[in-house]
Amino acid sequence: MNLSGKVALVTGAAQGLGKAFSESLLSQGAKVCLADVKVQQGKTTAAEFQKTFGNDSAFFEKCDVSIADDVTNVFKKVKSKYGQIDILVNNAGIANETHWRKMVDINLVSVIQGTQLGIEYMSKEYGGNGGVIINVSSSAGLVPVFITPVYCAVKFGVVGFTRSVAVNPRNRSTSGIRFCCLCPAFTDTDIIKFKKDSGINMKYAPKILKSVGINK
Ligand SMILES: NC(=O)C1=CN([C@@H]2O[C@H](COP(=O)(O)OP(=O)(O)OC[C@H]3O[C@@H](n4cnc5c(N)ncnc54)[C@H](O)[C@@H]3O)[C@@H](O)[C@H]2O)C=CC1
Ligand SMILES: CCCCCC(=O)CC\C=C/C=C/C=C/[C@@H](O)[C@@H](O)CCCC(=O)O
Repeated sequence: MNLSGKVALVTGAAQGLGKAFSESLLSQGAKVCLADVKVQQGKTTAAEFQKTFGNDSAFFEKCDVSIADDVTNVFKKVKSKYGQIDILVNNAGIANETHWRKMVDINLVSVIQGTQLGIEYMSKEYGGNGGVIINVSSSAGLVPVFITPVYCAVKFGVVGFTRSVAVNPRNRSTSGIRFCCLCPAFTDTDIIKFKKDSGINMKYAPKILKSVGINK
């Protein structure tokens, strides 16, 4: 696919799936804003991409998606630097059942805010070019996972929210935006390292991972 002339905003882009999505977009010609709360990792990733794809191809912006003003600011920054937004990937996420309110904010509330801002910036109705908004849920947004009930709940929420926005007749007819929800299965990134304070039952987590071929 040729994405030259297109501009993407990817949250949680410093590492893992967000980094991989960004690299794929860049390799197809898009410019990408890498938004993440991890400053050092984000800067390192941006420098790596600038070296490969050109200095103006990517930039890092610090953004904690659980802080509403940070999310608003990152949209403004992308618009002022690249002039438009065509592709939005609401990807940032954590798996932590202990700090579950924070997880709800990061994994669900920020996806809702990001999608609403995406519509504001991208909809043809408001002077944008249309495009695509991709919300990253999980296979755990489709099936129950007893070791992570809150993670499961928010990922089900991302599926329900995205599907509802996508079938809104107004969005379908006039926005020019496609709304997609990704539900990846286990992928070997930091999120499945299950830190000690994550509240995820370590007795079962490795067994579930092993059952899908990941040996941790
Ligand atoms: N790895 C897996 O097995 C699967 C992951 N997912 C989802 O994919 C998305 C990406 O996760 P991974 O790349 O796997 O994990 P990861 O832990 O490698 O990456 C998550 C990224 O999100 C960032 N992030 C966390 N909190 C943030 C915040 N408050 N503000 C901004 N950025 C923040 C992190 O700094 C990190 O760069 C998440 O939404 C996750 O739930 C979905 C299904 C499977
Ligand atoms: C568990 C949360 C980790 C965060 C990363 C993810 O989003 C990955 C979750 C993706 C899919 C999870 C599926 C879990 C299924 C289990 O409940 C269980 O059904 C798997 C057991 C398989 C078996 O017994 O053979």
